[in-house]
Amino acid sequence: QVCTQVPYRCYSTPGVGQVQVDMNSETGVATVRLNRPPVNSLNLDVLTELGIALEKLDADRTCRAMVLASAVPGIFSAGLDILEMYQSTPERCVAFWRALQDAWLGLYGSRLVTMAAIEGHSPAGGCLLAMSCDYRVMADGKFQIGLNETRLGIVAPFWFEDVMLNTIGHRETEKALQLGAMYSAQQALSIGLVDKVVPLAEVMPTVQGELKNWLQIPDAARVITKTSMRKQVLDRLRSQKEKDAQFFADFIGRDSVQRSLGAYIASLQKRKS
Ligand SMILES: CC/C=C\C/C=C\C/C=C\C/C=C/C(=O)SCCNC(=O)CCNC(=O)[C@H](O)C(C)(C)COP(=O)(O)OP(=O)(O)OC[C@H]1O[C@@H](n2cnc3c(N)ncnc32)[C@H](O)[C@@H]1OP(=O)(O)O
Repeated sequence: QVCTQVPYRCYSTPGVGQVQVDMNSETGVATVRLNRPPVNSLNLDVLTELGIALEKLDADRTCRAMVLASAVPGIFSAGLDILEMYQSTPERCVAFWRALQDAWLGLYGSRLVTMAAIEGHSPAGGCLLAMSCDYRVMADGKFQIGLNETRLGIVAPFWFEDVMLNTIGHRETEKALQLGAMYSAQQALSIGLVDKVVPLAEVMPTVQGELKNWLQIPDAARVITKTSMRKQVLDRLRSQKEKDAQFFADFIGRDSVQRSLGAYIASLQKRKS
């Protein structure tokens, strides 16, 4: 049970919020759990909640680190909610994209130590969130991670690509993006997409152990270093947010893209029958 005792502080109502934040003010570590069953797909509401939660944590001077995790067993996040992109309106698409941009700018640009506890599948937008953290621990076994956009007939935006380039380098990114590759935890480890692979039950303890190393470093020096490493990629999006949102809405509205998304949704449903 979360948020029942001192020193925990909740920023969301347990059982209600789609983004649950538990802040341990003794350790300075917040745990942010995505909570949108069945698969934590990221719709406008979740992305808005996530963006606000990240902003609040960044402003909380007692907070030094954040663990990004899931409250839904077997899933980290299924990525963007495809239904936000299928048969939507241009206005909704723009609002949705702005919320994604803001949540991502908040996460990738966070002054906190950020760690992803990947205890389930993590395709596309889920992989983006994980890659945007400083460190990734993934559960061994059947779960997969990767930017699979091309398999949906869509294209990973330039800032998804930039984050992947910074994580696994040019050659692996080129293959991963063209193929829309999904990797097992062991494969992800071998290309540097995740930093550690452990049995499911050990993901959280491993993250907590790793955090101790990171929190030994004085914050100011670490933050200056992180900012210097990430500034170029952040500025590239910051300088063209509106153009990027408009481009997304135009691209996603194309008939050919809508047909591809419709076919992909049907294939997801067919898998179940
Ligand atoms: C030049 C470029 C310029 C601009 C850019 C333009 C375009 C690019 C835009 C955006 C980038 C996109 C990023 C994304 O994140 S797209 C989303 C990609 N995600 C996926 O492909 C994941 C699909 N899902 C799965 O593979 C499985 O669901 C999963 C392995 C995650 C879990 O499997 P499980 O067996 O546990 O669950 P299911 O039974 O499959 O699913 C339950 C339920 O949920 C629905 N579902 C799944 N994923 C999504 C999703 N991402 N969005 C919405 N709904 C989703 C699934 O259909 C089931 O629904 P139902 O049948 O009604 O129960």
